[in-house]
Amino acid sequence: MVQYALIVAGGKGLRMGTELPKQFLPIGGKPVLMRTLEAFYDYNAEIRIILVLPHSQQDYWRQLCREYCFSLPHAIADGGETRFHSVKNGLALVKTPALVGVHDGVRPFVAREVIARCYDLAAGKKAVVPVIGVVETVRRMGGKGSVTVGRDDYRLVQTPQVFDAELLKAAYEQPYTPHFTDDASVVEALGVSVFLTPGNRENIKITTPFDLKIATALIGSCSI
Ligand SMILES: Nc1ccn([C@@H]2O[C@H](COP(=O)(O)OP(=O)(O)OP(=O)(O)O)[C@@H](O)[C@H]2O)c(=O)n1
Ligand SMILES: C[C@](O)(CO)[C@H](O)COP(=O)(O)O
Repeated sequence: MVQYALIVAGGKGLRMGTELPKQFLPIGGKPVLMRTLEAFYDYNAEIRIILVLPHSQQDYWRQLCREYCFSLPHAIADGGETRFHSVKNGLALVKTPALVGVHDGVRPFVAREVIARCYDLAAGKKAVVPVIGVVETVRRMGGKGSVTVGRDDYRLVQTPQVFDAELLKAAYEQPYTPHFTDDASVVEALGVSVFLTPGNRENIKITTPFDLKIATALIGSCSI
């Protein structure tokens, strides 16, 4: 089955607050986004990568690729108003039948085994999502105060979320709602269940300046 990786990097990075969009920030001397694309090529050199970037950043990205001699082949699609719209733009370049994994451009530390397991499982399950357990106590906030909830009832959701491409395209034909914070929620709105599989704890979404410190430490301490 043909495999696609749809790498979304069309956001504004408001929580990071840097002038240079966070996907271009260097960690260990190389832009975050290049590390993310490399993770997918390391898994499968035949994978078809579609990178979603704001139109205004695409020339800069090409310039960076020349500067870093970065030659992994990939197509580029325009970013949209929300993550949902960015994924939808990228999906327009996907030909079926195929498996398509949607991955945040700012998650460069995804483990090769996690990528492999998500694609392998998606061939049968059609919708696969990597998750990790919660290691802290969790409280639910309410109007009258807060209450501790059982952390074993919760999981933190990562990417890549891998789907049968026809299913994902059908899901993304639905009208946008703000509840669509990931691809699984879009597919579930069709009434289709998703299959959960373990992710890796290093697979952080680089969102804030603190995450950047963790990312720098991870580069220095492991071989991911
Ligand atoms: N319109 C959007 C919004 C988000 N994303 C992507 O979705 C991933 C997860 O989003 P997040 O980390 O929250 O990024 P931003 O939306 O850029 O961050 P912020 O909310 O702080 O502005 C990122 O790779 C981001 O680039 C996207 O492709 N298009
Ligand atoms: C898709 C995602 O990374 C799963 O954890 C996450 O929902 C994206 O976060 P955002 O801040 O809502 O873009």
